[in-house]
Amino acid sequence: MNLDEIRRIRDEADCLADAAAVETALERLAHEITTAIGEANPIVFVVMNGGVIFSGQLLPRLPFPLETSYLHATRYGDRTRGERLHWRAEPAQAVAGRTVLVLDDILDEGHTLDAIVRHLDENGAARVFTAVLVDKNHDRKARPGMRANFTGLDVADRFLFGCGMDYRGYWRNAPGIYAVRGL
Ligand SMILES: O=P(O)(O)OC[C@H]1O[C@H](OP(=O)(O)OP(=O)(O)O)[C@H](O)[C@@H]1O
Ligand SMILES: Nc1nc2[nH]cnc2c(=O)[nH]1
Repeated sequence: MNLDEIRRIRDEADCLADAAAVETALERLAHEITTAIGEANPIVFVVMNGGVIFSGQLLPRLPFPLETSYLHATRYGDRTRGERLHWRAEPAQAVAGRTVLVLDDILDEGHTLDAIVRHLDENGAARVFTAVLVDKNHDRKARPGMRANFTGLDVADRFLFGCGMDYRGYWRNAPGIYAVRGL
């Protein structure tokens, strides 16, 4: 990978939400989630890799007992278009009868979250809630009008990086939501 190109992508990107806007969204999400499932003894699944930054920032804001785990389903890899979903790690923790919260960075077309929710339902979860940091505005959702139960920010239909989202494997660490110039 050409690091000059990677640096140029960051320098030329459009900032759609800065770190302060992300913090504000996280505070609101934490409040909404606490109200909804604060008494439910949930198990929280982080969707690797993209969900890791979002989860790392959100979980310490949730002031109630919860268990954490992870799963890995991917359909983009290093590409900017989604393909068939691959399970790299199915949930290892039993979910039967449990309230489950799934945390991911983005709901784009929604195929990833749809498959994850289906998998958890099939394994007997009592209730499955989803939370995403960003939802992309377009009409290509897996189901018309599809939304997560909790959404941090609604953003333009661009190719995004930052806060867990990568550009060719890089810039998950960028502290806001950025759109690649021209994409
Ligand atoms: O709503 P969709 O169109 O299905 O896309 C959303 C998914 O795409 C990204 O994952 P990716 O496949 O890039 O895997 P990664 O997080 O491991 O990079 C992101 O983290 C979501 O999980
Ligand atoms: N990095 C990144 N991953 C995605 N997965 C689905 N949409 C996106 C996006 O805009 N950026």
